[in-house]
Amino acid sequence: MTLDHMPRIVVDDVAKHFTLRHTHTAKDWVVWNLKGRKEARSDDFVALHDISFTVGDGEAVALLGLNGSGKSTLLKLVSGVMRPDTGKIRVRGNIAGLIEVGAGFHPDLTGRENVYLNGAILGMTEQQIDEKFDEIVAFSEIEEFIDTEVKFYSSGMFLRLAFAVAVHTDPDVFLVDEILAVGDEPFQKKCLAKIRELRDAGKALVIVSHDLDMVARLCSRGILLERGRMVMDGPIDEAVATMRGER
Ligand SMILES: Nc1ncnc2c1ncn2[C@@H]1O[C@H](COP(=O)(O)OP(=O)(O)OP(=O)(O)O)[C@@H](O)[C@H]1O
Repeated sequence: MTLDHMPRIVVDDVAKHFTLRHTHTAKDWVVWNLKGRKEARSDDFVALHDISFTVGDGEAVALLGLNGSGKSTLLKLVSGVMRPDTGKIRVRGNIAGLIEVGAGFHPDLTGRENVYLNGAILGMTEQQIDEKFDEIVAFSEIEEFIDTEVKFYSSGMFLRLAFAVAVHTDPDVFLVDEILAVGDEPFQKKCLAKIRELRDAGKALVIVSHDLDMVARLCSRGILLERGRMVMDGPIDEAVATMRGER
């Protein structure tokens, strides 16, 4: 297989667990000691198991599922901010996107300084950021506030700048977690148009959203998670219908 035909994203038999530590009072602690420390003081919680799928160039895949089903955890594993306990994740090329808005922003720096900081985190050189700077700011439509410290930004302004930087990094893989919700409607439309543009340019997209109408329009494929297990990987219409309980 030539590199061009290899999947962009490979998720191979991945599992992730978390340790849930319970809060205990001093009395609980004494009782626990008196009882001979038999009960576990933390629970092992399996957030994802047996997850395998691939995503190719030009594919837009929606991760669907009820609250707590593991969508955001899976997206974080794909992005590399978290590592799986078992299994493998391989992503070729540059990754960008919006997973935790503002995660790469420093509150005491201005919008302008944060564009440089965030661009660098996403792998751009200073010269590349210089070249794209005006376009990024124009896309965000927050020119007036670009020299204001971002701690004074509203959540929508944060989103605008973070999205603008992310889409201007020329990513091969674009990941989006339920974030467009804080943008106003005109900006959401603009973001969706930009995401479509990336898809049509052959980028691989993975989108987490509860907005089934939006993902039905944007994605071709849906992966449905239920309590950390993949229960479906198929055409988006079927995945959305299953989510809606129509089949
Ligand atoms: N860092 C963590 N430590 C402990 N548990 C976690 C952690 N991150 C996620 N979880 C747990 O893993 C499960 C899956 O969470 P996740 O955020 O991936 O779900 P989700 O499908 O994105 O949910 P939602 O639709 O509500 O955003 C949840 O039960 C959550 O409490």
